[in-house]
This record gives sequence, C-alpha cells and structure tokens, in this order.
Amino acid sequence: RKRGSSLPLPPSPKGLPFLGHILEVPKEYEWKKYSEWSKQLGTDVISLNMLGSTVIVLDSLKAAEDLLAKRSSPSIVMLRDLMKCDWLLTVLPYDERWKVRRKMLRSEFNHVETMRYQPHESRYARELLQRLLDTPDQFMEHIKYVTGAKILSISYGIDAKPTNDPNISLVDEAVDVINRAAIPGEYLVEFLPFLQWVPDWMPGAGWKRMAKEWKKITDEMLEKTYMRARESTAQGDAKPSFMSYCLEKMDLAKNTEEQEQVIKETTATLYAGGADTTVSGLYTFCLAMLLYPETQARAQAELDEVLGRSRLPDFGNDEYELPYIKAIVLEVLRWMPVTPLGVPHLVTQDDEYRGYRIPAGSIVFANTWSILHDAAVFTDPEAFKPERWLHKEIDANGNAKWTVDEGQFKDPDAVFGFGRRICPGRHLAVSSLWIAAATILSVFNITKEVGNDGNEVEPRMEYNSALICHPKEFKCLIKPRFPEAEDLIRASIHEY
Ligand code: HEM
Repeated sequence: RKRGSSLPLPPSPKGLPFLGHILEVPKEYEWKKYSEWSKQLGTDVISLNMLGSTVIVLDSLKAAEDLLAKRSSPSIVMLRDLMKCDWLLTVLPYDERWKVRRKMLRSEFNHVETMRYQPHESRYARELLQRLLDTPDQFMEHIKYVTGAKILSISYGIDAKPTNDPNISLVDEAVDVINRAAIPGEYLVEFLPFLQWVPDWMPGAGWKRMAKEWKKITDEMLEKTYMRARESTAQGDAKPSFMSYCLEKMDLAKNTEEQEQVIKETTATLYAGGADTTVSGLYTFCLAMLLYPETQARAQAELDEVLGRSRLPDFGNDEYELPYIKAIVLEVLRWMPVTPLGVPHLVTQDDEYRGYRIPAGSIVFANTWSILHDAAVFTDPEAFKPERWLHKEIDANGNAKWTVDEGQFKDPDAVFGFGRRICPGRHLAVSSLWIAAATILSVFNITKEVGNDGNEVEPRMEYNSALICHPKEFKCLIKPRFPEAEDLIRASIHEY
C-alpha cells in the first residue's frame, strides 16, 4: 500500500552500515537473541537489516497470528528458486496447486481420520522397543530409523527392510538437504538475489553446484519411492496408506494422470514433513526424562496403575486414562519446540502493522520458542513441568480425576505454525509422540550414564541450529524396569 511507504520499519537493534545485523545474529540459539532484542526494544515486532533485505521477527502470539495467519506466503529461497523443489507443499505460494494438495492432507489427517493410521503407529512403537532392548546404546539411530519406517508405511504402505532400507536412506538424505537448504539466512543468495545469476564456474558459486546436486536427490526421492510403492501395490504387497486411500478417491472421469501427479507430490511432502520433526520430538522426550527423573517416575506410576505391568499401552481408552503422558508430550513440544523459529514466510505485498511498514519481500519469522517461553503465560518457562497442562476434576462420586487442559494456554498449537499454513500433520505428530512415550516408559527406565569415576554423567541440553532443531548427540542408559518387561516386549511384536 502506497500510504504505508512513509511509515517507519518496526524497531531495530543497532546494526552496521550496509551489513546491518547479519554479523550479529548468532549461529546458534538465534531465537534467544531475537527474544532478548525484543525485550530490550520493548516490542514484540522487530525488524533486522540483512544486507539490505528486511527480516521481521514476531515475538508474541498476537503478532504471529495477525501477520502469519492470513497475510504471507512461505519463503525458502534456496528450495523454491534455486533447487526448483516446487513439489514440496511448504514452498508453494497460496494458489490453486497448494489448495488441492492441502485439501488432500486435511481430509486424511484431521482429528478423526488420523485414527486410521494408529495401527501403523502402535506397530512401530513396539518395533522401537525391540531395538531398544537389544542395543539400547544406539537409541538415537533406532528412533531415527523406526520413525522413518513408520512414516514410510503411513505414507506409501511399504514395509521398510530391517536395516539399510534404500527408501529410508534416500528420504533421510533428501530431508537433510531440505533442512539445510531451509536454514533461514544460511545462504547469501537469500539476501542478495542477484547472486542467482552468477555463472556456475565463478569462485563463490559453490552453492549453485550444491543446489543442483540437492535437486537431484530430492527429485529422486519423489520419483523412486513412489515407483516402489506402485510396484508393491501392483504385487498386492502394499498396506493401506495415505497414497492408497488417495488413489482410491481419484475421480476416474477426470484427468487421472494429473491427479496421480498431485498424489505423488503430496505423499512425498508428507514423508518429508513427518519424519525428522517427530524424531526431534522423541530425542527431546528422552532428554527430558533424563533430566527430570521425578517426572519419569510419576509417568511410570500412572502407567502401572492403568496397565498393571501386564500389557503395553495402546490407543483408545488408554489415551484418556494416561493424561500425564499426554501432558509430557505437550510439554516436550513447548519446552524445546522442534522448529523454534517456525518456517520463514515471505511478505508478498506491502503491508502495515501497528503503524509500522512491512515491505513486500520481507521475510517474517514467528519466534515460537519465545512465545512458548513467555513467563506471563507459562510460569517458570525453562523448567520441564507437564503438570502445567493438567486440570483436576471431581466426578459425581467425589473422586478426583486429572485431565489435560490445553485450552488454558491460548494457543498450545503455536508449535505447529499459524493460520492456513498450520502443520497438517499435527494430530498425527501428537499421537505418534504419545504412543512412543507411553510404550517406552511402560517398560524401560531412562537413566544417566555412569562415568568411569562411578558418578552419573550429566547430559548437556544442547541443540543444533536448523529449521528442524535436534539435540546434539547425548548418551543415556535404557533398561527394562521390571523382570517381566522383556517377555512383554518380545511378545508385543506379534500384536500388529
Ligand atoms: C513434532 C512434530 C511436528 C512439528 C513440530 C511440525 C511443525 C510444522 C510447522 C511449524 C510447519 C510450518 C507451518 C507454517 O508454514 O507456518 C509445518 C508444516 C508442515 N508439516 Fe509439520 N510438524 C510436525 C510433524 C508433522 C507430521 C507428522 C507431518 C505429516 C505426517 C507433517 C507435515 C507437514 C506438512 C505437509 C507441512 C507443510 C504445510 C503447508 O505448507 O501448507 N508435520 N509443520
């Protein structure tokens, strides 16, 4: 809007001429720095100058909802413009292509339909137990591999090989590429778009060659996994999956080739969106159990009361009977959000907000970490306290019962983004974390490693910095917590 052009940009910390703030944004825990700047400047909307490009950081739920819910498109320049990875939903603008794909995901992963994927989730939660029993020291690899296998099964209906499955490796590689390409501000070209046009051979154009290589990997993932799933379907080996349900719903009176292309791209997006995010959540869960043994003990007491150590938890009644486990999952997502800065969004037209200018072309982030660590909403925000999500109810007989009260915090879903772009896999994400946390704690103790000096080794609460953040490698001991646990685990593999 022309009128907005004379308005000032949102407040900004002191920066250098031309370079702006690019050197002041730390390479790690940027979200903490942004939050600190917001507090210093006394505002929940700050602007940064990155070599002349404007980055807007939103530090409150209100600002994130106002600016992200309706007014922006995603912005992952490296993926969208350089790798031409335009099948990935996340990089599509708000247009017809996005709407068709989004509708497909919404119809399968709403609160109710997500339930038909629960057998996949229970099965792989049990598979994870077997692996943790056999080689507990490899828990990080097991979580990663089994989560990949589960999403492969949910998306394509294919069973992964027990180890080194080529599809999982390919997707791992592709997701790694997407994650690296999507690190906001990692590549100068994001702020200096003219660099797109420098020839490949020029010194400093290494990222261009890398983008080509990365495109090959992501395209290969898109095509190869789908081909394998179609072959399995033709041979009658495939299980019901997102892909098979979508193929069944195809309108045969319309262009089926076009519809199949949409299914192929949406299934690949689903796989890419679901794997690494859930892995990060599960790593944080393990870290929280190590650092808060009293929380672990309370969860196990709840599990023992409901299951009597005679069976593993499952969906259905157990979900209502085990509110503390659900509270742990919500707290894991709040305590260390998987995407602390959400997904970067691009402002597509000049805008104004609270008397400030938000120029077209700006990149906007919601500081999800800061929103979920707001001391005015979450008391003692740095502490891991599942209790904050619980509410005591007294039934007609005067018995006390704990229930999960998500509504007490204005938007517990902030961790999944805002408005029309909100994560379509959020119900699946929460149920996957719930079943994994419940099954692990029902049979295992997660404890600190003991060093050579006989003392417990304190784990470090350290995270890498990327679009999807993971804890840095840490160690722990995972051991069955009662004599019958091993039999229970071994027998459970036949349940699904
Ligand atoms: C703990 C787990 C997860 C977290 C924290 C998470 C978080 C997010 C966030 C922050 C976004 C971006 C929203 C925005 O643009 O503002 C997103 C998008 C997306 N997520 Fe998730 N997610 C998780 C799990 C999943 C799962 C399990 C799936 C699929 C099964 C999934 C599929 C997607 C897809 C397809 C998008 C792109 C949506 C679009 O651009 O329209 N996510 N997620």
